[in-house]
Amino acid sequence: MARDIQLIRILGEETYNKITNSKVLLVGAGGIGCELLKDLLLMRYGEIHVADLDTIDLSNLNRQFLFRQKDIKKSKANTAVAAVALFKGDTKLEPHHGNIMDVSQFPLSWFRQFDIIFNALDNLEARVYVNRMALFINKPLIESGTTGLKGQVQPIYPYLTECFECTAKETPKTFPICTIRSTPSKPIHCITWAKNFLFAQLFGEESEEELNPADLETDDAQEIEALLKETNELLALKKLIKDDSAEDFIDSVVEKIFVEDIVRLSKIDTLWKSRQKPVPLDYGLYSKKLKELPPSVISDDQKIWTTEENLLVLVDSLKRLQARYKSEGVLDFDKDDKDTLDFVVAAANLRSFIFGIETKSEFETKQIAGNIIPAVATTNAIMAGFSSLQSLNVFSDDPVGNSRLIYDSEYINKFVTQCPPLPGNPNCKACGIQRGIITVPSLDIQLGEIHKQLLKKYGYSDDVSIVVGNNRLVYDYDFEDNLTSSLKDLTIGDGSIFFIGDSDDELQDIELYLEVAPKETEIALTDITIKKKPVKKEESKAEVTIQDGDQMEEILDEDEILIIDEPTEKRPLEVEEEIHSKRKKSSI
Ligand SMILES: Nc1ncnc2c1ncn2[C@@H]1O[C@H](COP(=O)(O)OP(=O)(O)OP(=O)(O)O)[C@@H](O)[C@H]1O
Ligand SMILES: [Zn+2]
Repeated sequence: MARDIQLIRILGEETYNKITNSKVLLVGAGGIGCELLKDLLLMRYGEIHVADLDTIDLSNLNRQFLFRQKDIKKSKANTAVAAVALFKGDTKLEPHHGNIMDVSQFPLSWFRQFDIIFNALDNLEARVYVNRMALFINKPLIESGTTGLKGQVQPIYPYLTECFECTAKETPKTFPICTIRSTPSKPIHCITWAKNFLFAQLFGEESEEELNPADLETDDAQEIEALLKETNELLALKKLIKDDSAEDFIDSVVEKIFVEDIVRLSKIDTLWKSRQKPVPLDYGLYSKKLKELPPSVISDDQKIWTTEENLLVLVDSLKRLQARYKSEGVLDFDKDDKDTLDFVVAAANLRSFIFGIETKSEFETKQIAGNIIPAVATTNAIMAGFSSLQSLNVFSDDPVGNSRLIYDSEYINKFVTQCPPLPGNPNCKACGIQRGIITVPSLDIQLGEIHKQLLKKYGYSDDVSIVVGNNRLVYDYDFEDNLTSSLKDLTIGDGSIFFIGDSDDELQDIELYLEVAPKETEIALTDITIKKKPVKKEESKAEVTIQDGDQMEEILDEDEILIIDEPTEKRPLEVEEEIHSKRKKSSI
């Protein structure tokens, strides 16, 4: 094909052949994923598997260009693969509709078939999961992500470069509870209150725990008393949801939340010395006007609603939510669930009105409540392009040496910057320890068998601890009860993760993935070298620790290695920028 002649000219015959013989996995067929699928196809990858758990939504169509109006509600993975059929050439394509973290659909053995994994995901949990899978099977992972105009591509070569978890990721901003519960001053405070407190208390799971006054983050005895009373009354209200008529329920909620609680708060003088006192809602006055309002206001998401309109939406959404709660039980807030969104918008706006804060349209509140930064199609396209280009290095003589982390930003003259991948963080909980696989013939194997093999193969002493999944201790020196139980009886299944720790601290900790392979006759453990002291865990991978200011400049200029000595903390922006500007010498 004419196109391939061009490609061969650019890539060279050898690389081209390697690409056409490679099988890759693309996780996520959303904004970046659609772009990346097109890029990988045009690069002529031999086989591409596309996994995505979601179906197409109207809001995806502006940037996920493989989808059309007629595809709404269809599987993203299946539709994306069908959409590229016309230009797929000889590439074999396989869609998978499912959650990449579902072990039964995607066991580790399934991941092993791929030469490269591409992440085009939108959440930390799935990214961390795929990162771990890549570490277990030691395959390159090209990670990418965008937020508005910002984006990054990170090629990860397990144990040779930083992995996805080597640096802490930014977590959503939180606010002190007393700001949210007593003294809001910004729209976001009221939105957070409506979504995380009021909605969760009324329609969410009932909490077993008593509210601890220390959690309220205030020393004011009067405020603590008011907030405790507020919570207890809300719990009493929640109990009535199922029995009360809609009218009674709505009246009780509005009276309590927007009148009584506010009256109580406004009486705590210490809170209002330098702040404007809240004014309780005149429910009687506004409720009289409700009948005169056109119900169509509920669907106008661009308009800033008046107080009466907010009350109308609140009353209407409470009705809908109460009916749903009666039939479905516990409800979760979802920005795309109109009933829950209406409630949060109206409740937040009424609270804002009471506290003299600016109110927001439903459209704006949706962005804030859903932590949405509008996606930019161009950023996705650029990052997908870099992600596919970075994958070319896998076929080079020096994949790590040739790889680059790519960032783009809004900074003038720094639209796109690059730097070599950094070495792994020795304290990283993902790649700072060794990983392997335990293959067992069946789940009827006793835990004792695995314990025996561990000691034999890796040289641990009896003083070893075995923890499964999240902190479930199944064996240690003083706890041998489970050794004669089968994995099945211990509810340990395919895909369970074993954490093996040496209680004497003589040997490194390791993590092993349990794989059931019925054909095997014996328990098999991956060959991994478990280093002994005096190589301290921290020293085993670190080469340099330091740096700030001039020292960093020197190091960066010399050999471009940087290891931060506080690895669990996010790198400060200035340092991040410093690295990038130093390395910008070769910026694109
Ligand atoms: N655990 C997972 N398994 C498989 N696919 C996943 C998983 N988590 C997220 N995804 C997919 O990753 C893709 C990320 O794409 P993108 O960031 O464009 O998000 P989106 O959900 O399409 O858009 P938006 O969040 O803006 O509505 C989505 O299609 C999503 O379904
Ligand atoms: Zn790591």
